[in-house]
Amino acid sequence: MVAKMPPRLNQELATADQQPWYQLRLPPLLEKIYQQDTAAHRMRRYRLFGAIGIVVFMLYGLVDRFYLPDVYQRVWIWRWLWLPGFAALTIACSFWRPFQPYYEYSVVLASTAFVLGLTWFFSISHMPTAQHYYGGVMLCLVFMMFGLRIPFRLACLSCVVSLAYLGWVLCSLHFLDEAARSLIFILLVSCVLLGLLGLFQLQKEERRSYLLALELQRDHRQLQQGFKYLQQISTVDGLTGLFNRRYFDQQLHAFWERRLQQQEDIALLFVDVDYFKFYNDSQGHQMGDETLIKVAQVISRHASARQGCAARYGGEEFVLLLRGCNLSQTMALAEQIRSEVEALALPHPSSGCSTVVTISIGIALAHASINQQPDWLVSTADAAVYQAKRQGRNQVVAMHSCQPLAG
Ligand SMILES: Nc1nc2c(ncn2[C@@H]2O[C@H](COP(=O)(O)OP(=O)(O)OP(=O)(O)O)[C@@H](O)[C@H]2O)c(=O)[nH]1
Repeated sequence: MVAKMPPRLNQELATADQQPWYQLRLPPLLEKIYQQDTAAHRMRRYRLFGAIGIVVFMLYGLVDRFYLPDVYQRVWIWRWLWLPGFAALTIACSFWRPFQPYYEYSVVLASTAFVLGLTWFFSISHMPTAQHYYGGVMLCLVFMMFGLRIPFRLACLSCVVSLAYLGWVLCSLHFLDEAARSLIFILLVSCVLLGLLGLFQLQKEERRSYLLALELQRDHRQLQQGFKYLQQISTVDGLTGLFNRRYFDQQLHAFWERRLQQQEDIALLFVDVDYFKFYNDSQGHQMGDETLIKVAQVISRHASARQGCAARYGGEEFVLLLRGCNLSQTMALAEQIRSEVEALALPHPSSGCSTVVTISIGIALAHASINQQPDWLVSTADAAVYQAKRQGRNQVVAMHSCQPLAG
């Protein structure tokens, strides 16, 4: 099966259903892929059925002396050596890579040789018992079509050649009257026609199943992509690319649970852009968006480095959830984020605390032993950022139960 479906293949897949009933081959690219994908399977079938066919053919040699008493000494070498040898050689060659592209032709050649060989056996006999060999010919033809399942076009060619030779042989058999000859010939023609019809149906069905499998694979891939997209838009903020509030809430609970199990501290940084309303008013909303993206990039970088979870909490507010950090490490990180945003030097002429865009950060730290709900972390970090704003903005404040912590 194809790993990724090229657009042309997709188009051909859509039109393949509308092919006329008598057309066996699929559209070009589909047919090529079908042949490639089924080559190994067909090769295995030819080998297995070929080996079984050889054994059965040789087995019938045991009755040659009863039905072809006048010529069985002439035919045994063909029955036991040349024809089986040729077929066995064909099977052996299938393991030789350079020969593999032509392997199908050699299978057809070998199976046709069996039909022609059998016909020749009873053509050289003068015994009326030889007429029973037409049954063997029919068996060979059926085996070729339903056992080996050779390609339909090659099967047609092989049948035409076989029927022509059979017709010629039947006409020259002295021990058969016209009625018997006609009956045998009609039986063989019917066997060929019904066999070819069945073979056509079989190969059509094989292609149809393959198409269905391809369609299923395509639909499955589309569903997976759709699911991935839905998953993404339900967890990621469209503007900044950070996680959204919903995802953050889930992660907060997950971090909280793990904190209890692994007895590790967790910290929450609440980041708020200073005087952002004024920034929007003076620089415009579009610039406001770009600034939010740049601030988010700074936070995201630090989140990735510490395997934290960074999210956009709302408007111009961001959160960064960290685990395994103590207070001084968290304060240092928050200070680094604050100074990196300041260093972006994004002009903010209407800011009340600086000439560039700045942020205020509130920190809440939950010790592994704390007996609170996860929301406590958010409300405490929120209170800390409020404190930072009151103290003049563009700074970091850490809090615990509404009391600023010593850094
Ligand atoms: N450009 C842009 N602006 C947004 C977006 N989301 C929210 N805002 C704006 O962010 C501003 C937030 O204003 P406030 O809540 O008053 O906060 P502030 O002006 O930063 O004041 P302080 O937080 O006290 O410094 C509002 O003007 C919102 O319109 C957004 O996605 N893009």
